Amino acid sequence: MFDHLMAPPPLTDPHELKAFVVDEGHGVKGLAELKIKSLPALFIQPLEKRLDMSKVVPHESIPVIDMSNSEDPEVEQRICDAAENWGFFQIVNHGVPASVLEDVKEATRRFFDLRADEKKKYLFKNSRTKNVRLVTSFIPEVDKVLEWKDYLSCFYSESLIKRLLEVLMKRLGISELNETNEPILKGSRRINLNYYPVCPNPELTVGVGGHSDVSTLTVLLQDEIGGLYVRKLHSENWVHVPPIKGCLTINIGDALQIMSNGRYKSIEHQVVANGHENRISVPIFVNPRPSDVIGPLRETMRRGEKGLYKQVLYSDYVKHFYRKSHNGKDTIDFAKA
Ligand SMILES: O=C(O)CCC(=O)C(=O)O
Ligand SMILES: [Fe+2]
Repeated sequence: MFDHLMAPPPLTDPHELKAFVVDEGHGVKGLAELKIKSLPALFIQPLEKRLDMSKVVPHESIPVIDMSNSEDPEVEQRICDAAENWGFFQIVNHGVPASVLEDVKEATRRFFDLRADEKKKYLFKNSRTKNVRLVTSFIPEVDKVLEWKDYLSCFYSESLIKRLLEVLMKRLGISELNETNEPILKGSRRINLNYYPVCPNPELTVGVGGHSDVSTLTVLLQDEIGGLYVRKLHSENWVHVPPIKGCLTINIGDALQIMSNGRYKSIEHQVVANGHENRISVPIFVNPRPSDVIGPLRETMRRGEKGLYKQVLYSDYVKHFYRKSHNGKDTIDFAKA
């Protein structure tokens, strides 16, 4: 909540506004709570960065897979088909208790409900452990126009992730996770707590601009509000990922697209801003370790298949992602052979 003993923030000067939002712990949540009537120019995205609603295909949706019997070859087949054809799917009966998922969402709300001077302690410049950081937009130092989102990012750690990777590897001809391939697939994990406050002009901005994740896999928990859109493979159209109670959304990231030599798809996705409700989401990014060199896995190359990607140091790949604002699917060009 904005402390009324303090002077109100200047909404007209973009530098002071950015300082209020980005550097003082208020975030876009603090700005939204001032009940501003219109969106400051700092957040107004060029048309091509906003979601074109005429491109949303409302009758389509990503697969929902019941994991209650994850050993069933039919379930395995659905997971791999979804990874090849959609790059995105939701899972139910995944074994993570609903109460745990509710607790995570509640903890996210509690964190963002802290006062700005408390949250400020988690800004990168103040954070005692550099493993935790509070950020507004994506990379506020680089983004010319800010995205309408605050997030707390923490490195973390999962039998569910291991099982999904085992299934996906099997189709690529890798029969087991071992000491060599397991750390490359899932050696480092990061969890983000995302907060998207009510926005005065949601149609003028984005919560998260179009991008693909740099992860191997992402496991996403979202609340009941909705707003995540996924690009349909080989198309200009977008599909909404509806919130389903108890569901986790899984998506393939660039690292797995590269390691599977393009067989599994890291799909572009974006989040719209919302004019009526606050939204939270909690993605866990399962990643290679920064020191890993990734490229198409030998076993994944079918006979005579050409490698579409070169070997890249994963930390270089991630650095490349964080050097620029969200810009669709172009990060992966960095690894093209
Ligand atoms: O909020 C969401 O639903 C997705 C967020 C996202 O795509 C990301 O943090 O990479
Ligand atoms: Fe993402």
